[in-house]
Amino acid sequence: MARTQQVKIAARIRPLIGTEADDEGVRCVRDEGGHVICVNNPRDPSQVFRFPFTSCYDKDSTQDEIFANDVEPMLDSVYEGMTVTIFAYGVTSSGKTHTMQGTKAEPGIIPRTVQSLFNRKRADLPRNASLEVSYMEIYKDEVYDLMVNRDNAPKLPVRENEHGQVFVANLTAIPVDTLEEFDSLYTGAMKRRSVASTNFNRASSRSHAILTMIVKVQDPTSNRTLMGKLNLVDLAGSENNKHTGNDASRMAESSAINKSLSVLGQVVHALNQGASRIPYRNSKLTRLLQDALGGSSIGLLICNIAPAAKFRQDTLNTLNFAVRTKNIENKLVVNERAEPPRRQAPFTSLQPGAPKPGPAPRQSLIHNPNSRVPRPSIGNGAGGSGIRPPSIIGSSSLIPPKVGITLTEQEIDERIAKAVEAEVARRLESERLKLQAEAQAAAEAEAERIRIQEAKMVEDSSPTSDSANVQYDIAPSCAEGGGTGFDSISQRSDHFDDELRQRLQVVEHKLESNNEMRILQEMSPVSRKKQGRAYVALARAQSEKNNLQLALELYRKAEAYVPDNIKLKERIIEIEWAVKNNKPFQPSPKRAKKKQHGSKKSKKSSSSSSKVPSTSNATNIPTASTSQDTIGGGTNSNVDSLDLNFSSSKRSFSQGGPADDNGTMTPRKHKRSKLSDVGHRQNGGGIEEVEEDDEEMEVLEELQMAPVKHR
Ligand SMILES: Nc1ncnc2c1ncn2[C@@H]1O[C@H](COP(=O)(O)OP(=O)(O)OP(=O)(O)O)[C@@H](O)[C@H]1O
Repeated sequence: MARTQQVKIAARIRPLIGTEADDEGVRCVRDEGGHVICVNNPRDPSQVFRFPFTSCYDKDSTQDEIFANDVEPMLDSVYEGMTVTIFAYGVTSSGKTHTMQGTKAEPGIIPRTVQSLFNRKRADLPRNASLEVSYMEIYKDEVYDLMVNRDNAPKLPVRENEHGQVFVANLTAIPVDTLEEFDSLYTGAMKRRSVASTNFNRASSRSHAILTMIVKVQDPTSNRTLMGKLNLVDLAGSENNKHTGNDASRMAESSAINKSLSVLGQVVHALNQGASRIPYRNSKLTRLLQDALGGSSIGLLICNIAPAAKFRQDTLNTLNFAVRTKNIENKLVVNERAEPPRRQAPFTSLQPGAPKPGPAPRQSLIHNPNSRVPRPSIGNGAGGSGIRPPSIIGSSSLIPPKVGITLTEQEIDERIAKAVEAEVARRLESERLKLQAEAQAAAEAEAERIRIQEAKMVEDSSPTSDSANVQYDIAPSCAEGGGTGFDSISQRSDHFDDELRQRLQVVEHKLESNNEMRILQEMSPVSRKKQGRAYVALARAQSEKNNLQLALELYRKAEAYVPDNIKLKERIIEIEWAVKNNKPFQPSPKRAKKKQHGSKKSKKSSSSSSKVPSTSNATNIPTASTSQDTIGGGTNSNVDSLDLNFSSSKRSFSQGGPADDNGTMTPRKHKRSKLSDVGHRQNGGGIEEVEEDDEEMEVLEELQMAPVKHR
């Protein structure tokens, strides 16, 4: 049976750079439970969030430490035929490239790993290991081969064969025999990666880069070939375009980066929800990382953290993502064949006993003059160093051999895409029907059981008997005063036995998550925002009743629809903290609605207001204002004050009344009240209401959905 293993998480804090000030708001500590990263709440430094991980590295840590502790122990598995994926994640300039690639003076994980693989190869001569390298980047959601000259490099298609294995067609894999050969190839490839200068990083990676080492180990005694793979992924960093100073072209890159990272977040969310449809296909990045997230790969996620205060919210988002990722379990598989090795794509895994791969790539793919197959001399003079010609990675097993019909690459792609879409739709539908049938059968069985029980009770009971007065309670809807509209079967009766109730809950949960994920995929960005707001309003209603667990669930649901809403993430972290520490939580008062004043507030002033730091709303906050407080608050009220068409969840809030009945709430100033009275105007001693659609505009800005590209 396949061994399962959770994705390992390491966190690394980089040193402060340039003029960054140290407020010691991010620390790496060790307690009896292990390593913990502690982060001060940016809006209330007295509140500390703790994130436990497998390993944490502070700003003084060395490249060697992280390699020796976390990476090297995984390399044995590659030689045992497994797939290992290591990826660096974090906001722009947090040190991902430094960790993965490093510098000449401080080489990072990639050079150290390759060196170690060669050392093992030498030490394992009897088993005749061979190494191949491929290197690609995903730039604006297109895959490019970094091993070939970029001038006329085509976009490479991502395909899936009939075994569900994802691969990049026509990607070159170059056999390497020595470290020098690798260095030569890698140096050339690195220069081809898309890099540009931004406000935060002089050499900011504008693409996700994936270096794959394929290790084939032939065991002459057993006549088996083990196919290990190591994927080293340097992700591009998430960026807040308000701060990066990006021009139009950088913005386009940035939106592609943010979108793919947002899909990565959705994939992790869906895996955690146990959804039966995981949105891997929504970006090339997640398609290619499929094996590492919920697949058959051993995974290590390195969270890179920039310690300066200006990155504090990004740090919390990164760590929050990491906490969710560590719950993902992969089913490890040894990739082996009982025949001489053939080329295999990165990110694919051959299941033991799986049918043999399809026919070898067609001649036209290998010799296509347009496919930029490097000659032995490619790679910055690598040919001169005796590097063998590369192989083309990719399986054409989906393509039936055709006699007498010539199809163009595009036609082949279209046919494959259609076939795959149809297959996916078919599988989804059959899964949906299966789940529906399971739920129905369970409900019918339960109804029958209750009917028999009732009949028996009627039979057995006297008119005064207690059992004759049994009532079947209908559990209240999940979110009172709004409700999600989902009264689960298992909630509807108290008379299910525990086992059946549990099974029903699992089935219902699957159905619900599956439906939600599917609905989410089909929604327009505007509808997603609306749905997100609806959940936020329900969540707020629950948090006001101190149903924090339920509020948390609803906020998390909202997050699936607006995964990039930073304020929402903050709210989730705060409530998680309150739930975990059994503390009360008091949401901030809703912001006063605004009344029209002839001219609308300019968009500029609206967006500048959203840059203003916000205050905390935790109940244990001292009432003295911090410097941030005096600038303005509103983050939380912004999250919660989304106007909804849910009459049941609409509530009236006292205008500008910041303190609650118990006086525990920090006096807060809505940010716009400080912005030269842009939003609130004094009128006869009171704050006037301003036009609502103006607020709606601000809310839309604040929801900050990553722009969705329509192709
Ligand atoms: N551990 C470290 N020690 C010393 N310098 C570091 C460390 N981590 C990062 N740096 C420096 O910080 C700067 C930003 O790092 P890097 O380019 O690796 O960030 P990144 O996360 O890859 O950014 P982007 O997403 O924009 O590509 C670089 O100048 C790098 O040399």
